[in-house]
This record gives sequence, C-alpha cells and structure tokens, in this order.
Amino acid sequence: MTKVDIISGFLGAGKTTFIKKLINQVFAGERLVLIENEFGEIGIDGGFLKDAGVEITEMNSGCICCTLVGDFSKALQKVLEDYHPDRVIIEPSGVGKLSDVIRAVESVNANAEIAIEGRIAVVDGKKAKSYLKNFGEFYRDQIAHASTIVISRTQLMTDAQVEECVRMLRGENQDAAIISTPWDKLGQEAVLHAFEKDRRILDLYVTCGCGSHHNHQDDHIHECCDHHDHGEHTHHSGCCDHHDGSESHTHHPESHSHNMENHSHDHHGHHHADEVFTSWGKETAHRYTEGELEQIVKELADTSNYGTILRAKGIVELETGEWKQFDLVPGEIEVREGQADYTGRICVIGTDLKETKLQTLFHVL
Ligand SMILES: Nc1nc2c(ncn2[C@@H]2O[C@H](COP(=O)(O)OP(=O)(O)OP(=O)(O)O)[C@@H](O)[C@H]2O)c(=O)[nH]1
Repeated sequence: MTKVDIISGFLGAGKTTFIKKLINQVFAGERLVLIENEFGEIGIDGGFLKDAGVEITEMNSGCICCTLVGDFSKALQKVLEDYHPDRVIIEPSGVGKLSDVIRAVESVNANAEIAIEGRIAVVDGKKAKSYLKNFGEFYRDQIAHASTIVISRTQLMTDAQVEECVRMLRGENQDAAIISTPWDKLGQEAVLHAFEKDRRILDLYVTCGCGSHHNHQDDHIHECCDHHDHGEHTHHSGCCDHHDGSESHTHHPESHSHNMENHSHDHHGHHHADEVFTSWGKETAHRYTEGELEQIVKELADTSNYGTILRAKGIVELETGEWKQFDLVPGEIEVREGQADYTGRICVIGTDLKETKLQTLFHVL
C-alpha cells in the first residue's frame, strides 16, 4: 500500500518549504516520490530535492485537477509501477482545487493500492483574509477539504493576528487540525500528531500576558473544544468559535495589494484556474547584474505596471557567473544564492499580466 499526501496551498503559501520540512523531518527513510504541478509552463522548484534521493515528476502548464487530469492519472500510475514508493507526495499548483485533486487521486485508486493519508492546506497567515475575499472559489476549496491546515509565516504575525486567522479558518473548516506554530519551532512529533488526529488543534503558539511567544510543544496539544486553564496563559485557539464566515464572504474590493480584484463573485461557480489566473514564463540565457535583478524584482513588487502579480519566482545567472534565485509574493521579496542550472528560468503568475512589459523588464524579448 502506497500512502499519498496532498500538500495544497495558494500561490506562494509555502508548500515547497513545508514539503522540504516533511521530507527531512517526518518522512526521512521512506521511499518517496514527489509529483509537482506548476500552473506556469516553466518549472522552477524541480531541482530542490534531487540530491536527497527523492524521485520528482514535474507536470507543468496547467492543473492536475482540470486540464492535466488525464496526464496526472497516467503519471501517478507510472510512478507506482516504476518505483513502488512508500509514499507519494503531491504538490498541486497554487490555484488547483484540493477537492478536484482528491477526486483525481481517487479515480486512480480504483486500480491501485494507494491510500490518501494527508489532505493538507498550507495557508499564508498574513494573506488569508484578503485571499479568501478575492480568490474565494479556489482558496476556500483548499481550506474546506483539508484534514490539516498549516499556517505559514506566523512568526511574522502578532498573537492577535494568529488568533484571528485561526478563527477565520475554523469558520471554513470545523474539523481540520490547524497548526499555527512558527515552522522553525515545529517539531516532528507535533506534525505527526496533526497528521494522525482528525479533530485537533495544535495550540503551540500560546498567547501570554507578557506578549512573547512560547513554545509549549510537549504539553500544549489540545483536543478541539477543550478549554484549559494554564495560569496566566490565555488560550484562544478559536476551535469552538464557529465563525459564520460573513466577513470572508463580503465582496469588497481588495485594499491590501495593488489592484487586486475580487474574483470570488461566484462562490459556487466552477471556474478553471486558467479562466481567472494567467502565467508568463521564459527560459533565458540573459546574465543580469546583481543590482539589475534586485531592481527588477522590486519593480514587480512595488508597482502595478505589470498586472496584478500574485507570485513570481525564478533562477537566473549573474554577469559574474553566480546564480541567483528570487521569490516574490505580495509584500515579500527574496533574492538569494542559487545553484547553477542549465538555463535561467522565470515564472510570473497573476491576473491581467502585461506580457510585453514583462519581457522588456526581464530583457527576454
Ligand atoms: N518568512 C517566511 N517565509 C516563508 C515561509 N513559508 C514560505 N516562505 C517563503 O515564501 C516563498 C514561497 O515559498 P514556497 O515554499 O516556494 O511556496 P509555494 O507554496 O511552494 O509556492 P508556489 O511556487 O506558488 O507553489 C519563499 O521565498 C519562502 O522562503 C514562512 O513560514 N516564513
């Protein structure tokens, strides 16, 4: 029997980062295959685990839950036959619907010895509220169908923000385990616990009167709806706070990022991702100066000249021969050392992208 874990999450939520953590800490020693699906036509993440001996199947240019569903079924079957893995980890594209991915896996299940173990949604805690408003059809589906919701970037949030986020997520999914512990403090035991238990909240991120964050990993794992009194610690896990979701169902245009439009007019509609989101991707041999690359990424982040950019990432060569990897989600950019690759690759995903302007910006005419 091969176990299958689906690690969903919106664009830039932290799926790949969380998968690395799982592979290093939780699934170490297992024979693993990762099926990675990028909405854009240029795969960027594929190389990251080759050294760790993980087999990687990349599927680009669409979603395995809709346009690539037939290909996905064949790919999963092939992986099972070729490698007989202990576990297959599926990373759907950020704009894939978790319910559709589950259905796609189940359709293979009829002929194969597999069992879905984890249905994970990684949620960027800082953006959950606005994304739920603006991209509700896709976002809500991932949250609602998850058995475990993992909140990323909680170390960048205040306790009150974390609590509000947990409450909001609980309003969308009454049953999932919700992990809100900052990932650098999240231990193997805690992750396993969340995966194994159906209805738990890992309230490791404790709000104290002193306002600092405490890691109570060993002794603060609570059953949902279990209200504990821990002296001066107040626990607002939000698990019993059955929010009516009214706030996240409102249709006000986005105020958080430049020109983010409301794409959730039809919560019950069935849009394919490519009806709402577009991607632009290029391979390039262009060698950038470090300053030029930083300027490009900054320009993408700070202006709306190139459309509404929800995610950009890439790996490119510098004039010096060094390679740099960049990541952008609204409000956050990162440029870091990268490993030399066969060519530079750039991928931008968003709405209303201005392709010609992007080509000019990246010098890839
Ligand atoms: N500070 C911080 N950064 C994070 C965290 N999670 C992810 N990131 C950063 O956010 C960016 C996106 O993370 P990924 O793991 O690539 O996200 P993803 O969901 O796989 O993104 P897609 O490529 O859209 O599928 C990277 O620059 C990460 O380093 C987190 O918990 N804290």
